[in-house]
Parts: sequence; C-alpha cells; structure tokens
Amino acid sequence: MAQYARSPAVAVIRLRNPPVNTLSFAVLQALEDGLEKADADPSVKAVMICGENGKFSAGADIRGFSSPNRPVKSLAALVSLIESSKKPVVAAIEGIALGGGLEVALGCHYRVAHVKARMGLPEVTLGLLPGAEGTQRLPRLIGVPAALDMITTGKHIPATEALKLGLVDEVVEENTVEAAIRLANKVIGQPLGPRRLSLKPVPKLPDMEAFLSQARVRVKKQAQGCLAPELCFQAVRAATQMPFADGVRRERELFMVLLSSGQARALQYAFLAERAAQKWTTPGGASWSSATPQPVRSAAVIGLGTMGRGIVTSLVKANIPVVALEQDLEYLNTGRKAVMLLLEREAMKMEVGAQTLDFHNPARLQFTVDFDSLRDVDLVIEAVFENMALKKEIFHKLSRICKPGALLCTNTSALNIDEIASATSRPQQVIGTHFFSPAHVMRLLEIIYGRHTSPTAIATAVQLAKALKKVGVVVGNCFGFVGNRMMFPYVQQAVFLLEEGSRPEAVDRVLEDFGFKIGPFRMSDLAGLDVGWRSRQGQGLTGPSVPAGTPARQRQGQRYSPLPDLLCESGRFGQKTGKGWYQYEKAGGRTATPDPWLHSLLAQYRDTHGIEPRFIDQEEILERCLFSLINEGFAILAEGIASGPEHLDVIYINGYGWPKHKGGPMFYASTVGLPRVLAKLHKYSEAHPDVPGLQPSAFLKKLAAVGNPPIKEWMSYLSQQSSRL
Ligand SMILES: CC/C=C/CC(=O)SCCNC(=O)CCNC(=O)[C@H](O)C(C)(C)COP(=O)(O)OP(=O)(O)OC[C@H]1O[C@@H](n2cnc3c(N)ncnc32)[C@H](O)[C@@H]1OP(=O)(O)O
Repeated sequence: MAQYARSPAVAVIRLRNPPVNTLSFAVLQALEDGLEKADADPSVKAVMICGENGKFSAGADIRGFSSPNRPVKSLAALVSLIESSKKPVVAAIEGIALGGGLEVALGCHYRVAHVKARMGLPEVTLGLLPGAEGTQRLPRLIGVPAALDMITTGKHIPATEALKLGLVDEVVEENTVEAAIRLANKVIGQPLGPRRLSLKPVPKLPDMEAFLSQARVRVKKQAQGCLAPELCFQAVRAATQMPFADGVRRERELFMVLLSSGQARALQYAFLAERAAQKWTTPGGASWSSATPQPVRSAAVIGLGTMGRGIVTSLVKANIPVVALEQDLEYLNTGRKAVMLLLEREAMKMEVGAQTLDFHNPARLQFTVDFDSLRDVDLVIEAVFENMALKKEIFHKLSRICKPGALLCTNTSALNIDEIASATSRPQQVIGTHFFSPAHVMRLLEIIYGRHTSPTAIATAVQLAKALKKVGVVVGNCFGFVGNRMMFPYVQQAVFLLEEGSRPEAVDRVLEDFGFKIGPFRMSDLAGLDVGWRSRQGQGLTGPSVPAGTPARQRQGQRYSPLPDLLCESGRFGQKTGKGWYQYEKAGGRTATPDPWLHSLLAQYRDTHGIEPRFIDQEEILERCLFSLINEGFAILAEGIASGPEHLDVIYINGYGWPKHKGGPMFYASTVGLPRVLAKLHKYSEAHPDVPGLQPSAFLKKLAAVGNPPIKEWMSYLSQQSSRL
C-alpha cells in the first residue's frame, strides 16, 4: 500500500493503491509507518513521497465516504505528522494530486511537480470541503484569492499555473522522482520552520473584508443551491480570522456538516454513476469489457445547421480532421462562416500555452458539397433535420460511398435507428449519436444501438465521446430514446397544469427552485415550439390528418392538450419569434417576461372547454412533473433500454440540466422513497385516469413492494423475462 526504499540518504515512500492511489486506511497506515521508520533511522536525512504508476494520489476513496467501514485514521493527523517531521519531506507530484492527495503534499516541506501534473481540491464537487486542513494551509501558501478560487470551484490546475501561484517549488519535464530526490538532498540541514505552512501567516490583502464580502456574493451565485461552496468559503474565511489551530477546528465542524448532508451523498453518487455508465452492456451480451473500438482518425459531418456546426467544432477541438458537407454552396457558405466563428471563439477561450486549434488548414477542416469526399473517412455523423425520408436517402448514399469499415452515425433525438439502418447494406455499422445543443458545449452524448449495431460500433462511439470530452451513455432504441422519452410525460404534465389553472411562470418557478437550470416552458421556448409541433404532426396528433370529430382534448382515448399547437398556429415558436409561452424583447431575445396575451388565451381556453380553474400548489406541480418523468424511467429500465438507473441519472445531469446535487431523477426517487413515489402516482392517476404517464409502472410497483431497496440493487429485481430485448 506504500513502498519504503532508500536513495541512499533519502527515504522514498511510494503510495500504492491502483488505479489512482486513493488514500485508503492501509495507505495511510503504511505512510505513517514509513515516516516513523525514516524518523528512527539516523542514516536517513530526508524523505520523499511519490505515487505509484505516475500518479501522486486522487485523494480519499469516494466509495468509502458512505461505507459503514469508513477509515477511522485521520488524514489531517497524518498531514500534521508529515509537516512536523524533523527531516525535510519533499512531494514528487506526477499525474494528479487531488483532494486529500494535495493535502498530503501541502503537509510536505517542498513540492516538485511534473509539467503534465494537475492539482486541485475537488471536494466541493463531491459536496464536501478539504477536511484535512487544506482550507487552512492553502491560503497561507498561495494567498486568499487563489486559494478561495481553487477550493470553492474544485478546479484542477496545471503544474505551470501551480508554479506561478507558488503551490509548487519546481516543475520538471523529465523524471520527477529523481528531481525530488535531488531537491531533498539539497535541502538537508536547512531550517524547516519557514517551510511549515501551519506556522505561516495568511498573506494580507489591502482590504480583506471587502474582498471576502464580494467573493461571498460570487460564490453564492455560482453555487445554484449547492451548500458546499458556501461552507468552503466559510472555512477559508476562518483562515483569515483565526490562528491555525482554531481554523482547523472550524474546518472540522463545517466538514462534519457537509459529510452528513444529502447533497454530499447525491454528488458522490453522481461521480460514481458517471463511471458506472461507462461500463455499458446490451441485453444481447455485448459489453465494454469485450468490445474493441476502431480508431477514428478522420470524420465527416453532414449538415451544417445548429447541431452540425457544434459537432464540427467539437471534432476540431478533439484534433480529429473533419470533412463538413452541405447540400449546396449557399448552405455551405453560411455553415462555414458559422463554424469559423465558433472555432475562433473556442480558440480565444483556450489556455495560453495549450495546443492551438488548427482549423485554417484544409487538411484538418474541409468544407464541401461533394459526397465523394466522404470516401475515406473513418466515421460520418449525419446531422440533417429530423426527417426520416431524408435521413434514409443519405444513409443509402453513405453505404454506397463510404469505405467498408466506416462507422455511420445519425444525430437524431427520437427517430428509429433500425429504420435508418435499413437503408444501408451495413446496418451493423449504423448507430445513433444524439448530441445536445450547443453540441460543442453540452457534455452528454446519448449513444443508441439498433437491432444490428455491432459491439465494435458501440465501442467506437463510446471512444469518440471520450475523445470529444463528453460523457457517452449507451442506450437502446425506442421513441425518444432515454432522455426525451422521460421528458415527454414531464412536459405533458406541465401543459396539463396550465389547462387546470396554473401559469407557465408558476410551473417554471417551482422546477427552477427545485434546481433545474430552466423550467419546462422556458426550455420549450428556447428549443423552439415548432420542433414538437412538427413531430406531433408527423405522429398524426395534430394537423389535417386528425380525423374529423376527434375531441379537441383527446387522442386515442387519452388526454391530449392542444395548447402547444394553438401557440404554433398563432406563429408563436418561442424565443426565435419573440413569443411563445412568454414574450421576449425581440425575435431572438432571451429575456422571458410573463405575457398577458397568453394569460387571456388560457382563460378563454378553459372557458371554451368548460374547465373550472383551480389553485395548484407547489407540491402538486413538482410531484406531477417529476414523478411522471421518474415513472417513465422505471418503464425504460424494465424494457432493457438502459442497463441501470445510473445511466438515466447521468443523462439527466449532463443533458437536461437536472441539479447534480440532487443526484439525478432515479437517485432522487430513492431519496424520496419508492413507496411514497408510488403512493403519489396512485393518487394522481386516480384523479387523471386518462393520463397513462401517471399510471405507476410495474417495475416501480415491484420495487416499492420490497420497501425502498438501495438503488444499486434495483436491477437485481428485474427478471430476465421482463426484458424487452
Ligand atoms: C478528510 C478526508 C477528506 C478527503 C477529501 C478527498 O480527498 S475527496 C476525493 C477528492 N478527489 C477527487 O475528487 C478525485 C476524483 N477523481 C477524478 O477526478 C478522476 O477519477 C481522476 C483521478 C482525475 C482520473 O480520471 P480518469 O478519467 O483518468 O479516470 P476515471 O475517472 O475513470 O477514474 C479511474 C478509476 O478510479 C476511480 N477513482 C478515481 N478517483 C477516485 C477516488 N477519489 N475515490 C475512489 N475511486 C476513484 C474511478 O472511479 C475509476 O474507477 P472505476 O472502477 O473504473 O470506475
């Protein structure tokens, strides 16, 4: 767990706990034993601490926080022990020094980092604060503004920045361990007092109080309902107001508050869920462990609308050469200008000294209207608008033109992958890649396999997501896949609530207070109401294909609301037309204001349909919207469309603005309690028997009958026979 060696006057302690040298109880014990051994050996004059496999340490074991067998050994005590050593201790930081890992390095008297190393205190992203005296040592080392920034955002900083801040003493391009041993030998005999951070004063600012009060406002604003950033702030402020020992006590109190919080549990679950979702499996038995991806050395994007532009930008940023194709020169030129603008903006955002974006080189980015240019690419992403006939025509062409091994991806948010694949002679290479807008910003990539998609194709799409720095989540093929399928009943409830007496701004406020970045009506206005309108027309739910005599508020025996159709028929498509569920300052404007026109439309609508408006409280708004979404999630799991609740949660956090500190919809359901979710769905479905989305799914009923089993056990309650595939 930690290896002890000599070199010859320097004791070398190597942290060893693959893959990222987390600080388990055994690691901490071995580190302590190593320090004691070095202290007791008169021939040892200095100590060097490094990590196995080119990584210093990723800090405490996140899986251990919720475990009843949480290590009792105090990391803080060990950091103090390192600092109080009478022999100089040097940290050799390779790869990563994060969280408790960086706190160990802060206890050392000197720090040497490899140029590619990254350092940070990401505890805040796990709902915690650096609880091993990091909030007290870091401000003493690099000053309050920089420490506050690192601790309240959790960002990882590169070694070069760490050097500028004074966080490390030396940055090396070659062997870090050797450089650290050299430094250790050099400093033998030098006084250690000035190197002990607990003894240093916090550097003064001209007006610390003013700085802190402005910083607090900023931290609160960025926190968006999350508790940890505020408590991180309080811990750093304590460092400016108290002696070290009192600051440590305050840090400990604040840490304990966070450790037992629901937010910390949710954020730690979200971290692990993201890793779990990378381990994909399909009901057919394909899995991440056996499938091998194909290399993607070049790609093509078809269609340079909003989605295509973002996808091209993402590929260029990932250093993958791209051919961008449009149907004619006019569209091509418009698309080219837009892509160049996006890339220029991205280039400006890049760190000084980082690799530059090579987008002016035609070998890296080529614009064309010639399909033949796609002949040699390894992967094509079709991103034309949602029209099955058009997509099939394109895929037919691709299967004739592209080289045999090329992966054929379709960017669709709902269309049937199997039907698209049927237009090709190689359905095993066809896969859905559902990007989220803006595609160069949003982290989620929903990866949809069809009936014939090969494991290699899935593995290649997952690998592509990684290359694009996105979270790829593999799901099965059904209408709306996972994300949009769960979204339909949520938005449907929101509209039904308007029919019954609520207003868009009331519904949005409740869901935004819950933590969503934007509520369902502001979201629809942003996405464009015409998108759903076209889809409903295609499904025969509205428009001329609806049989005469169909009741306005019913389709196929189920409740239907024509309200969104009425808005579209009045030319209200949302932000782009300056009017939708809200009014905006102009077409394309972004400031939503409640619209009296809409309020009177709602009043008239209720009159026409004989609906007696009623006051709808926050609880009903929240429960009907969220529980119908969650209910659909259970149906998706039962059908084998996703292989676990973590997948659904990762999709919602990264693609739909679900508040991460609430862990995702399925985790949230587990915290509310499945019997309670079920009871509420029963109540609402009795009141609205014509709404199938409120009728509890069989899987939810099965789980609730057991009580409230832990989320990681849910899938074990699904019998093989109930899987759809
Ligand atoms: C009082 C004590 C308080 C202590 C506070 C702390 O130290 S809290 C922990 C702070 N550390 C972090 O938040 C680091 C979290 N990890 C990461 O950011 C990344 O994993 C990484 C270290 C930058 C590596 O990223 P990469 O993309 O290369 O790999 P993965 O993310 O897939 O990770 C590889 C496997 O390692 C597991 N893992 C990583 N960090 C931890 C951790 N701190 N605890 C437990 N496990 C960790 C990760 O889950 C992966 O494992 P799999 O089995 O493959 O899922």
